[in-house]
Amino acid sequence: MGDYRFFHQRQHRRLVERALYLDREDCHLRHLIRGDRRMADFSAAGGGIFYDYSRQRVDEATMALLFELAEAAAATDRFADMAHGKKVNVTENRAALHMAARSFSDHPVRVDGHDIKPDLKAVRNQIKTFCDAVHGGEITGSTGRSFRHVVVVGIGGSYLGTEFVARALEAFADRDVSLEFLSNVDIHNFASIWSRVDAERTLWVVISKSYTTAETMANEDLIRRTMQERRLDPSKHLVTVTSKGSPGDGDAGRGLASFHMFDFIGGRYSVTSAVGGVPLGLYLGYDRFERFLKGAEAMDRHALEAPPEQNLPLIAALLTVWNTSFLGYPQTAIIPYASPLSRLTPHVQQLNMESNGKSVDALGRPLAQPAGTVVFGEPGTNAQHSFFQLAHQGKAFPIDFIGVLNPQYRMDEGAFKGVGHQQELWANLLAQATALAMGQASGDPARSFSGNRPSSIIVLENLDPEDVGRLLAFYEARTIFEAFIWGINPFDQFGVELGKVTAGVIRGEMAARNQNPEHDFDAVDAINRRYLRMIFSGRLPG
Ligand SMILES: O=P(O)(O)OC[C@H]1O[C@H](O)[C@H](O)[C@@H](O)[C@@H]1O
Repeated sequence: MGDYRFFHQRQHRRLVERALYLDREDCHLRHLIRGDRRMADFSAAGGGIFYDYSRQRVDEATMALLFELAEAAAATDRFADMAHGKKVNVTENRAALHMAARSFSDHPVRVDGHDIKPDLKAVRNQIKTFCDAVHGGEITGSTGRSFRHVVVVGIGGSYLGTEFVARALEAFADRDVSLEFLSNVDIHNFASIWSRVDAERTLWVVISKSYTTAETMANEDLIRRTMQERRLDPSKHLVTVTSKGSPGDGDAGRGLASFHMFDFIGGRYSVTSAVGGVPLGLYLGYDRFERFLKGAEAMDRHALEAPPEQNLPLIAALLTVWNTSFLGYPQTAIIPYASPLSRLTPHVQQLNMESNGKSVDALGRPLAQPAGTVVFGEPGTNAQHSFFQLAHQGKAFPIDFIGVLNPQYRMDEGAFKGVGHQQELWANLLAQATALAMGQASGDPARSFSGNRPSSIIVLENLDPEDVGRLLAFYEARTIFEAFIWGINPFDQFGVELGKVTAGVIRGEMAARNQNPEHDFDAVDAINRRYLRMIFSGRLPG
């Protein structure tokens, strides 16, 4: 194993000095972005995406230092190690091979001597055959009627990526199949879906790598009971996507089929595996799912092969580290000017924050400061009319703007104020990035804008299945590069465990009270005891 030290001392010291230097008034963005070459020098294209970072608070010397940092951290070597099956998830002794799930080459990738590529291909073929049979009406529900509704039952990585892609590609959903997501254990989630679907024509796709996740198990149980009450055989209305050997594996009476996901693909990196494949294949058609995979594969190749100075996810990762650890911005926003991308941010929230929200390096040594950044966002222009006041005049945060050149729908937009809708959208995107960077002086303090607020623009040519795959793989690779530069392991998530264990104690107290009305919640602290009394009485105290 290599050296996972957080921030190689020499680069670290020089970057701290550089950050102080860039705080000077003559390094304000309004000066940095002056000049015809700024955009040419601070942008790159690759993997089918254009990435413009000309409005980030960097100059050439800073970028040179950042590339040195990436080299000192051996970020690209570690990325290649990951692609070749090395067990980069050091705390769990696992490989991280989500990229193999969308690799169409015959090049073998071995884990413990076993080539995993044929296993992944076999699952893709199984998905294709199943989707074709559902669309062709050969596989039906228990009353013989074809499926019209697909409901994903899963949470976290077994849900968010698929929801992002499904919403992004809704314009392509022509298979007469609706797609819903039952993630939360909140009864409102189930009840509202149940009220919308025709149970006889509904296929539940239960997705859980572990098949022990409390929310998913509770929902699966509720589905089985509710379907039985409707005199429908649940096993004819359900498939599972899960790990080999999990409690949900095998079609032994549990459902129509089981599709495997593998322990070398983490939940938040799993949308290009069967996790996304089964629901997206049913919703969009398998061919479109494969186009999405090919877009992701193109970005993977770019991330693996492009030199650092041209490597989009690596540059973006260096800018995250720069903004977070040197300029001190604790948050970052993602603002897509394309409403089909409205669920990108929730997906990247899990992908990035669950991967990189860490306080120790990959060898367990405390970091000088916690890693990770708070990700939030909404589509533009909606975001402008909600929280952009703070972006312009409150606490500054870096922004990824995302623009699409050709929208999914072509229609006569007319010309309101001389422009069509798509042009109006772009006018707003460009205006926001400009205003945030430049600012504006005013004699009235309430009306003055300090500017110097960094942003990048990611441009997609279209919003086809391939483009969505590219964007997904860009954010995955960026997240992993960030982690390798910070020296952390992005593939474990022990931070989510304590809450689950604590919920188990509280659940136990509730179950005890359900059994025995005299039980008074002795196993919990005084605050939680008061809440439990409130919940069981249904009344506010006092
Ligand atoms: O797929 P599952 O085993 O049901 O896990 C679902 C999710 O739950 C956990 O709490 C993890 O934090 C996530 O990384 C995971 O994606």
